[in-house]
Amino acid sequence: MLKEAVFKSFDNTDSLETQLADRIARQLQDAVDARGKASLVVSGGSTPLKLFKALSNKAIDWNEVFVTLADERWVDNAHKDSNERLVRENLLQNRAASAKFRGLKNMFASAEEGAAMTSEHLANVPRPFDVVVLGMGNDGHTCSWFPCSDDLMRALDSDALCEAVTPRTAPHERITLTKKAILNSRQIYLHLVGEQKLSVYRQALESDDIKAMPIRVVLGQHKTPVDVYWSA
Ligand SMILES: O=C(O)[C@H](O)[C@@H](O)[C@H](O)[C@H](O)COP(=O)(O)O
Repeated sequence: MLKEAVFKSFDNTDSLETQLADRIARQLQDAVDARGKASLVVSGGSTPLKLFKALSNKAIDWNEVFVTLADERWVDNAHKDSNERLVRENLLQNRAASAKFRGLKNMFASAEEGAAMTSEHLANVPRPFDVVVLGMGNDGHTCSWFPCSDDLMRALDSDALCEAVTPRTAPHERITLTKKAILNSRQIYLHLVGEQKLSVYRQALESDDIKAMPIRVVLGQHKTPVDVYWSA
């Protein structure tokens, strides 16, 4: 049984997004005030869309904030499944338009070939990351750490910032931040919406088998604070 993380429960997504956006904005501005710059790692998927919009209107020094992704599908940036497209269209808008975005996809034909260049491209993003926002799939994946995928352990054991992975259970070759990169953060948020995600989260707490549910890598460690924000 894993120790339960800080768990914040909301009646609706609007109040979750309002509070989480406030908290993230405050942490980013505090980081800029303390160190001159800040870093924010966000996830793709459908859950964070309204959070992105709320954050984009926050009055902070966005021009000192580096934004990158927890993972990316190796598709063209205009593709409907591109996380970069999602972030450009929803987060890097309004006041956040001046943030320094570092995408994970580059011109190489495959993530396998492009991963080393992506790691270099991320080198000047401030670390430890100030804020990381993760999602979770109903199979217990986070980032592109998919259960039982052939290259899961590479993403979890690597010393690099990112690794290429080819999920068997989801479309597209992907690039993902590694365990080492994600856990080198000041604050991780796990953003979950709906009853199904809640029951997957509870199931994740019941064992420490990371291959079956890689989200346990994040939930089962004590180095980096993890706050779960859940709404019905
Ligand atoms: O690009 C991705 O697919 C992600 O970064 C992934 O880890 C996501 O956070 C979960 O799959 C949850 O996705 P939903 O928010 O769509 O449920």
